[in-house]
Amino acid sequence: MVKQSEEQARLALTDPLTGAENRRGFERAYQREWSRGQRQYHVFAMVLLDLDHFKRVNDVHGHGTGDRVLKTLCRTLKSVMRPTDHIGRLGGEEFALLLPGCQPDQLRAVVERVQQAIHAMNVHNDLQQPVPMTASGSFVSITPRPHQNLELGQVIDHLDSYLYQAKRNGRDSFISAEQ
Ligand SMILES: Nc1nc2c(ncn2[C@@H]2O[C@H](COP(=O)(O)OP(=O)(O)OP(=O)(O)O)[C@@H](O)[C@H]2O)c(=O)[nH]1
Repeated sequence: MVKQSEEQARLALTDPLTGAENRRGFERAYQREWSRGQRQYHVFAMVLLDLDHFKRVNDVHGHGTGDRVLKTLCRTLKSVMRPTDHIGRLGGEEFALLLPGCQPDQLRAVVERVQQAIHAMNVHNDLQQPVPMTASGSFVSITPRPHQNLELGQVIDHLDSYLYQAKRNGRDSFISAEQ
C-alpha cells in the first residue's frame, strides 16, 4: 500500500513519455537545491535546451519518430550527466537541466559534452533512415545567497532570452547567460 502511493507520487512528478521530471517534479528539485544552496553556499548550474527544427521531424518523419527522438534525448542526457543531476521536460521539446555542485569553470565543458552527445544520437525513422538532431540552449551558474529568493520561473525566463538568441544565431549552439 505504501509502495503503491510512493509510486503514484513519483508518477505525478514524471513525464510519461521520456521519464524526465515534469515541470512540477523539476520545480521541486529546484526548490530543494535552492534551499540547500542557501544553507551551504552551494553552487549549482542550470541549462535550458531546445531541440532544433523538431516540428520538421514530426512533419517529415511522423510523430512516432518525434517521440523516439525525445526518448533518446533523455536517455542520452542521462548517460552524460551525473546520477544526482536533474532533467526536466518543461514543454514539448524544451528541457532544463539542474546540475548540483557544478562549478562555474566546468560548466562550459559539461554543456559541450551534452551538445556532442546530441550530435551522436542514433535515431532512425520508420524507414531506418538516420534522423540527425541538434539543439540550442543557454546556461548559467547560480550561487544562492541568504535572504535572496530566485524563482525557477525567473531563471527560465532569463535563460530563455539567451536560448532565443542561440536560435536566431543559426541554432546548434549554447550561449552563456552569465551577466
Ligand atoms: N512527437 C512529439 N512532438 C511533440 C511533442 N510535444 C511537442 N511536440 C512538437 O514539437 C514541435 C515544436 O515546434 P516548434 O516550437 O515550432 O519548434 P521547432 O520546430 O523545434 O523550431 P525551433 O525551436 O525554432 O528550432 C511541434 O510540432 C509540437 O507538435 C511530443 O511529445 N511528441
